[in-house]
Amino acid sequence: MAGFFKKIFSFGKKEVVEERIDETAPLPPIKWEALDALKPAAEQVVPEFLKRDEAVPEAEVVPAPPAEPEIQPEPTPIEEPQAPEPPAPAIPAEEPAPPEEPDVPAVPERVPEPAPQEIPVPGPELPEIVPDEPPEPAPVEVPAPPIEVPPTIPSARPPSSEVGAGEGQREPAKDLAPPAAPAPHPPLDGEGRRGAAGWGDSADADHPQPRAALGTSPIEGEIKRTQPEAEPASVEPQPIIAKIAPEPQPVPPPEPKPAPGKVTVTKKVEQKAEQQKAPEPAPRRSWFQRMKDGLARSSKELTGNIAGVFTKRKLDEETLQDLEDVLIRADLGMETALRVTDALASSRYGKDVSDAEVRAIMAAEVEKVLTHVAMPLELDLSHKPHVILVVGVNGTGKTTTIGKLAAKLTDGGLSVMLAAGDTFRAAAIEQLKIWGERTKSPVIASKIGADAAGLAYDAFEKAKEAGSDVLIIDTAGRLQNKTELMAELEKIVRVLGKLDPEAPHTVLQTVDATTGQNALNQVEIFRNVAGVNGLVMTKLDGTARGGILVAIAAKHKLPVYFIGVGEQVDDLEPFSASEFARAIAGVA
Ligand SMILES: Nc1nc2c(ncn2[C@@H]2O[C@H](COP(=O)(O)OP(=O)(O)OP(=O)(O)O)[C@@H](O)[C@H]2O)c(=O)[nH]1
Repeated sequence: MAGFFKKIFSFGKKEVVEERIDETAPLPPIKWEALDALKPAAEQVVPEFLKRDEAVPEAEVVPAPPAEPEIQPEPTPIEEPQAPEPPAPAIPAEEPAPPEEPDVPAVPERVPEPAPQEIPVPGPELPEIVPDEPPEPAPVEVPAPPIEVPPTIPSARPPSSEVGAGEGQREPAKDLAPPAAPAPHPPLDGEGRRGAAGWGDSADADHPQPRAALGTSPIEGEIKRTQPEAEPASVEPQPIIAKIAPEPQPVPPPEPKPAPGKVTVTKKVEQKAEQQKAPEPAPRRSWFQRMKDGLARSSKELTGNIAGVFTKRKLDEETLQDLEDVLIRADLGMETALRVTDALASSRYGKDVSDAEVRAIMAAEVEKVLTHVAMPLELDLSHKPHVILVVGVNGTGKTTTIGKLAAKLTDGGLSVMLAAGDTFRAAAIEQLKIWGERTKSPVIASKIGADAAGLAYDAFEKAKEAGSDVLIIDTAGRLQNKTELMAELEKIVRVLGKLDPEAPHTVLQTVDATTGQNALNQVEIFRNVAGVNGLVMTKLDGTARGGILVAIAAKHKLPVYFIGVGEQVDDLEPFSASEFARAIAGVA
């Protein structure tokens, strides 16, 4: 009894305490009227509670409408232990105690505690709080989602102050309740409010059955996850809240995570089918346009300088000298520069001259210089094969030019064989093999460091045997050891002549336009050693020194068969004097 009074006192209800104190000996009957007066909403709650306990739990346990859980008042912390309660039928059997039953000490203590700190800790703390009650069943202690909720328990929720708006907002159990007030409490609607008001225990006194049953009986058999509304989990920390989440239907297997990329969000997230857009072929530019683009840098600098000379100026000696300097700096060469200034002076001296007029005259004079060298490559197919020896300084574009040329020939129906005569560089051999695969041309190669002349000879024989139309021989271009290089090239020419006195029938030199004036010397060297009889000007794209081609043409008067304006297979174009002249002069 003393303990009972103490509990009542701690419960904080002064009136009740006084009444109990008077009954020190036999317990007087409880004044229900007074108790009822203390619980304003008790009438509303009790009937529901009774229904739950008595009637068939099935119907009442049916999950409430979705909105119900939110509307319902938050349950007191005491309700948590109720979650594991045994099935409804067992409850009345276990709790035959009279309404006055003072054996329920935990109820008065916990109910009046509105503070979140007093909310009993779920699971493991229950045994300490209510030692006289049987230990909590395992499911209750495990906070994991699988914990089941007794169907008879309404969807009571803890006070809003104790429970966050969402599940994830719940505070940990340690903050919610001290270990001293976990007494089981029947899950009554609106109980949370009553508890806050201090009259929740009176309701329990009227209906002690559920209270006792909840605190003692196991609940495994009754708890169903499919009835989340009945769950008092709101009182519990996060794990319990997870139980409340309605999950009446089996969760379908999760959709496979979309692969990286775009997804479409409609009814669900769907992987957006990657539209394999076939790469649109770039519009084929005309040759002139491509050459013009390639010579843009050369042209831009040249025409800009010309415009700077002839801005509102009459043509006089000074302007002619300035123009001559501009043309020479553009690598056109002294000869071509003088041709242009002479032509301009003869027709426009003393007159106002625009830069456009100057550029037109320049284009005409440059074309005159180039016309003599702009020749198509002719192959004498009476030679089987027609042998083309390709020479030039390393890196000027020999191998690339061979590949481009082989493509043109094979596209034209000719059979081509390639010989990897640059036996000093493995990369050069491999590069030629790649071109051979692309053009379906057999490649004759040897070990690194093998004699280049011997390879050329073998290739020539094989080409003869194969009946190839054209044999193209790559060579090294090491100017570092000029003597050795020259000796090698001379030897190659010599051995080829053993099989055909006229071979090689064409000796092409690749000239890198970016080298500027050095190209003039390179042509001089290879012309003398290897008998160069034709040029391919490479890398005219992206250089401002394209004018060197004019200087080379004017000095050496060697045929220029092709110009290279890119690294792709079709970036090798026959040389056109007119187009080149107009392009470099900036004349449309
Ligand atoms: N932009 C541009 N690059 C080119 C052109 N011709 C060749 N090249 C590039 O120039 C580089 C050298 O070309 P190669 O064909 O290897 O020159 P090579 O004379 O055979 O050089 P070695 O094998 O060292 O003797 C490569 O990266 C080519 O792609 C061209 O017309 N324009």
